[in-house]
Amino acid sequence: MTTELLAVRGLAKAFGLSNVLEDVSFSVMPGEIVGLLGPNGSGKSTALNVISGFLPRSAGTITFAGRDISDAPVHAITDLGLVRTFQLPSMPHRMTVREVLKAGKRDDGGRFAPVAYGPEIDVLLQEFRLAHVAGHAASALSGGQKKLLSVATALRANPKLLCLDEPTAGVHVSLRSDLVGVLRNYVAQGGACLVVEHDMLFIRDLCTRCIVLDRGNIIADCLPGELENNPRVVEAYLGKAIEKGGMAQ
Ligand SMILES: Nc1ncnc2c1ncn2[C@@H]1O[C@H](COP(=O)(O)OP(=O)(O)OP(=O)(O)O)[C@@H](O)[C@H]1O
Repeated sequence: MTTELLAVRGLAKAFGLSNVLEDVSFSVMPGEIVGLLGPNGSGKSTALNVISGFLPRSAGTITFAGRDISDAPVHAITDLGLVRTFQLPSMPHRMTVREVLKAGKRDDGGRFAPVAYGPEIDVLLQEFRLAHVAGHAASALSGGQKKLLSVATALRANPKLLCLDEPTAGVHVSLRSDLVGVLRNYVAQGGACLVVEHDMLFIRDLCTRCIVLDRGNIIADCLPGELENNPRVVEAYLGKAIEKGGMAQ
């Protein structure tokens, strides 16, 4: 029997009197690419923030790679192999794109180290169409390029679980199918992915399973192709029919 890579049980998060996550339970198995979907404000980023240790939980437990990480600090969670990106990545001024990628490396012990391991920098620069800006200050990239660099850097860390927060936002549509290919390749080599995203075409192409949040609760856990026939999902998206890519906000 395969063991869960990530297991979230009864997760709750409140900001003051506002219950943003109420009772959230789900798992990610090795080799899965799970989409975490839902309308704006449904709690997707908050869930990622709590799972990755950037916010404390109010209740519930989180287990990753067989370890209880419910109260673990970010660096310990990262060292276990759970690496995440952000909705609005910020990049350093005094590092080039190549240097940022170089710094993102983990060695076998799980510690970050600028050593050769996992995908090569030049391969990533090509795959993410960043080769022509490899020598530029990372802070000078466009918003979409920063997003791509953040995903490439996270991949370079060779994580067991890659958590992505809206990886296609700001990224040109022509690059989205490339991104699907890169992420599938990473998962085929032993990774797993949890991805918050609004672009339904991207989700359909990429994900093996989808979890839908609405007002802090899971309302669906199904195959991507089952979303548009799920009445609770359709209702959560303001009752609109889910057309091609139409569930995006
Ligand atoms: N630090 C915070 N303090 C107070 N409220 C917060 C905080 N962070 C998030 N929230 C609230 O939690 C709710 C869920 O926010 P969250 O960013 O998780 O939603 P989301 O599903 O990721 O939305 P979107 O798709 O728009 O990015 C929102 O109402 C938001 O205002």
